[in-house]
Amino acid sequence: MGLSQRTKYSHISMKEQVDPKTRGLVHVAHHGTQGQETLAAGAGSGARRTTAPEGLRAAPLPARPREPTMEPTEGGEEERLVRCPVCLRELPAADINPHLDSCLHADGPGADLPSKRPRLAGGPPGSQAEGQEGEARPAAGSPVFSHFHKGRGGKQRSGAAGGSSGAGRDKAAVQPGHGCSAALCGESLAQKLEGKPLAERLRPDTLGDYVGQERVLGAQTLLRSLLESHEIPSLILWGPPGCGKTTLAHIIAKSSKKNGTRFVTLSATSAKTNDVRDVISQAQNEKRLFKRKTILFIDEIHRFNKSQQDTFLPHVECGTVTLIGATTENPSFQVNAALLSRCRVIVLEKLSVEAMEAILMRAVRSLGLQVLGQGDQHSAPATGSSSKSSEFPVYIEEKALNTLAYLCDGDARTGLNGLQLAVQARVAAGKTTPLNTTKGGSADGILVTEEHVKEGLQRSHILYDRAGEEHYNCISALHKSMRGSDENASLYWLARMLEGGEDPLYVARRLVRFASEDIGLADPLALTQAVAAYQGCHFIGMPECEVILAQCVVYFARAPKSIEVYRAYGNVKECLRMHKGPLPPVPLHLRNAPTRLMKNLGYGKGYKYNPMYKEPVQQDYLPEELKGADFFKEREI
Ligand SMILES: Nc1ncnc2c1ncn2[C@@H]1O[C@H](COP(=O)(O)OP(=O)(O)OP(=O)(O)O)[C@@H](O)[C@H]1O
Ligand SMILES: [Zn+2]
Repeated sequence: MGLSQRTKYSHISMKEQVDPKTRGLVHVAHHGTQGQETLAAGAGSGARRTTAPEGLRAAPLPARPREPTMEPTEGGEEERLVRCPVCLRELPAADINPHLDSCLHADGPGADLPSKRPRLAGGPPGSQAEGQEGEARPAAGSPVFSHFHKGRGGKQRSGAAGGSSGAGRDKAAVQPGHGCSAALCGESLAQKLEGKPLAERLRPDTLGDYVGQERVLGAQTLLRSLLESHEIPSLILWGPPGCGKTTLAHIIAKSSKKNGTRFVTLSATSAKTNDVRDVISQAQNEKRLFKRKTILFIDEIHRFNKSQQDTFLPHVECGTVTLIGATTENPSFQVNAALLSRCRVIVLEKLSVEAMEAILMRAVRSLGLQVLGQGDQHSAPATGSSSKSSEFPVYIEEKALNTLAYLCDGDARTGLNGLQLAVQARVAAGKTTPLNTTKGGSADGILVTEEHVKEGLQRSHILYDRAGEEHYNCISALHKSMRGSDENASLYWLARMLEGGEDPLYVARRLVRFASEDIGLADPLALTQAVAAYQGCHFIGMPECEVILAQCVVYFARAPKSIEVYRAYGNVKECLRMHKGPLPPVPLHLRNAPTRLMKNLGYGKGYKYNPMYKEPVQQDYLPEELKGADFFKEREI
């Protein structure tokens, strides 16, 4: 996702992942750990505001001491540096043999996928990014939520392929410690909630835990059989934020490691052309010397410009690298056509409500929370906080989970982050509530309700893709609502765009157009309003300018409408388009005659200067052949 396109997150730069002279990450890979904390850092930029709590922000990259490339020795063999043919790292000649052994059996530099920082809002890239990817937005007004409650339901079928995360909410199965994901096993709730974002910790490792997307990954699908046979073609994974693109790449990485394939990742947001060249030349070495294949994962591939994409082309073509690109943007526009034709495009869908429920239930189990059904009673939370809140069990309303699954709009990261935030906040507050469950038990516990979950979600469910289709859909909906004089709908679509991080000037420009196209001479002041709104937005920017746009939008929704001029002008253009042969000359009497020659040619002859006449002047202004034409007559535009 995007979004100056989205600066959603900034992965560690390729230099740090694969720079042969930097050994830290290779070390991490050798020891089989994910190294994701260290991978998730990056320099912040353009911070505006955020709702991301401290705990959910990625830790800054710890300063890693660089190992010297030359050991301080007394001389001899060790002083000579040689370059490893696999990882291109320079090291003392005496070390090359043991190094080669380990290098060959390692997953390779940068083998692990970069971790992502939590995205608390599915908003457009770069819009209101905190640090490099905060994207958090201000708190939502509750009316927005109420709209989302109507008509729940999802098209997609749910369920994990492996059955470990069914959508059912079997309360009996939800016992602390049960179904605990390995990533979280053996930790206290407080530990589980701290540190790495839940979404990151619960990222599935196997297709069995990968929920939904049956259309492309179901039992009989081509992709699944290719994955099972470890025959990975070059792929472009296209889908909305948080639907599992990176996760799928991660799963492919895991499974392809088994047959020795290297997996290298690059983020198009931070990688430089040199990084790409490094990866390619390493891949060539691997292939030539050790017949090892390389899969190159490029996140946000649409962020590479077309010529950068061209760099891969020959290497994808000749099989040096297998490319897996992830993008939230329609690849037909954003990905180089030649590259596209060499990749299989996999369209991932927004996760359905049921799939989201399955993902959330897995998280609930991992956290050891207990689900409170509709029939279970609870009284108001006791006031005063308990200092030993960590000793109480944590309950979450079933309704809260439904709501969360619904509101996160198919974005699993938003859903999991929302859950984490809500639980974290409740545990921190430490307020307990007396509970009576349908099973007859009564106990004190910490309760997470629907309201808490909504707070946790903030506005993160407002999905808005500033560069993509949503951008055009929403502006079209705004235009049509104003045209239909529906001030409520007009304000709603305006808010959808602005809250989603739309550029206010883009909206303002559309208002200027609307003022003439749809209001026109019915209220000529509308144009002044629009231009003033544009300038106002230009002066003060978001968020202060939102009310300027709101005022203008409501003015326009309420204004009388006239397309008289718009239509007439359309008719004139049509007339010009339909004209056969040379266009008629400008009538001589309408021509100016600044020179004697022109006067002699008859220019301006017979022209009646209107102010000289008391009575209305009879005079033709149109060319002869159009005499009497009326463009203001209603016609199809
Ligand atoms: N299909 C899925 N099954 C289970 N968990 C999922 C699925 N999709 C996403 N998740 C969860 O959501 C988190 C974010 O997903 P992921 O990073 O794969 O999204 P993405 O499609 O790459 O999004 P983006 O476009 O924002 O990069 C994962 O860490 C994982 O916990
Ligand atoms: Zn090496």
